[in-house]
Amino acid sequence: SHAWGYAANNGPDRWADNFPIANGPRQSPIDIVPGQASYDAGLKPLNLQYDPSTCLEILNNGHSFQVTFIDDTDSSTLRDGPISGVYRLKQFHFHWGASDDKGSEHTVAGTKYPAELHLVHWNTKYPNFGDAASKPDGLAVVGVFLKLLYLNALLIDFLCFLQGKQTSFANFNPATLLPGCLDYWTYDGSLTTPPLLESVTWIVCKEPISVSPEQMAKFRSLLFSAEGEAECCMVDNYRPPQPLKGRPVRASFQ
Ligand SMILES: CC#CCNS(=O)(=O)c1cc(S(N)(=O)=O)ccc1C(=O)O
Ligand SMILES: [Zn+2]
Repeated sequence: SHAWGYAANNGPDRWADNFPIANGPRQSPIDIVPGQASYDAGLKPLNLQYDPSTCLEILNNGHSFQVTFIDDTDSSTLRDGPISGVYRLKQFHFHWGASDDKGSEHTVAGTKYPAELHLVHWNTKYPNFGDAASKPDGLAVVGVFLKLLYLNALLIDFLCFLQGKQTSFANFNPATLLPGCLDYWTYDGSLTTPPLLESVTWIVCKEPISVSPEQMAKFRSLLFSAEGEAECCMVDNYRPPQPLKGRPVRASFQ
């Protein structure tokens, strides 16, 4: 099976061995150069409606941890922005580094943030997520940078739960993780992990949310390894920026 990961022997530079699309025309993430993004007055504001009761579980899938949502109804959705139709929230997860100088997948004029949040949505014109993931307009992922500023009260419960210090994790409202200003850049891209499918409309928020050094330390204390395996801290689970290959990057703001 494709035991891909982020280590030297199975990391991003090796993914093309089993997933040749890794060298495709619309790969993600990218370096966003604000001066080269074109303002598009036709872009609508993001319309995110999340229902906390659809929060299902947190799981460590070996390369990140993700919070999954019940997606059999239109209760947690993304509309407007650069997309048409209704996309349903499937899961959110993070990417982060071993130190504060790296960790995000997208970069802004070469600047790396210590972490990046991804909220994954799928287009309800398709019957299910798996089908949507193979279509060019099947997925929409909202990316939010994390910046070391101050303690993010909304992440406390979340991280305590991840540390196994909490049992229940119901009714988490991911809208609380969004920045106050929802200005964004958007471009056509892909999943940033195998299978690297080129089915993602990326929507990257310009404004980061805050996180404290202690909270970053908690992310880094999570493990890639499973019970009984040699401990291996889950860090640096980010893919570096990929070639833009002529793609336009649009801005929803001037
Ligand atoms: C078929 C298929 C697929 C990908 N699933 S995902 O979209 O939830 C996803 C998306 C992303 S990302 N970084 O592209 O949003 C990362 C990881 C995952 C995951 O399975 O864990
Ligand atoms: Zn991601």
